[in-house]
Amino acid sequence: YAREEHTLRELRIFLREVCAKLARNRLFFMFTKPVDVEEAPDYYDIIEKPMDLESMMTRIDQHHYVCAKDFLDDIDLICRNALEYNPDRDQADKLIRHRACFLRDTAYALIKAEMDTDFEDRCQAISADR
Ligand SMILES: O=C(C1CCC1)N1C[C@@H]2C[C@H]3C[C@@H](O)[C@@H](O)[C@]2(C1)O3
Repeated sequence: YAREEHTLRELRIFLREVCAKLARNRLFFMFTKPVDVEEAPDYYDIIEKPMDLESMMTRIDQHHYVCAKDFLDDIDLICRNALEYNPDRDQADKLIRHRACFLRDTAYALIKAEMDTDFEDRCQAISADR
């Protein structure tokens, strides 16, 4: 229905703003683009479902996300991938893991602060209906 399409258009506008805000934060630079296989040759053997913020921006435009929970599932994926590929006790891995958790917590906090729960409920109802 037109009403549902209007709701989903509003969701996409909101998610683009959240995604852009995260990608602008210099603390999250390491999550903005796919991992460079030249830098980490085994990355795509170890990580089954790579994800990054630029790819998420593309997925918004492809109408991949029908509710904020779908978007946060991909944020969780970015975080999980980082924790799995960078598990060591050295400072570099520890920094990556800390930033990954900070990205996840920041995304959840942004959406909780900026999104009406009834709007998300309406989006999830559309999602269930499709
Ligand atoms: O996991 C990641 C990104 C950080 C969060 C996503 N990478 C895997 C490589 C290991 C480590 C050092 C560099 O080799 C650099 O290429 C990466 C990128 O960081």
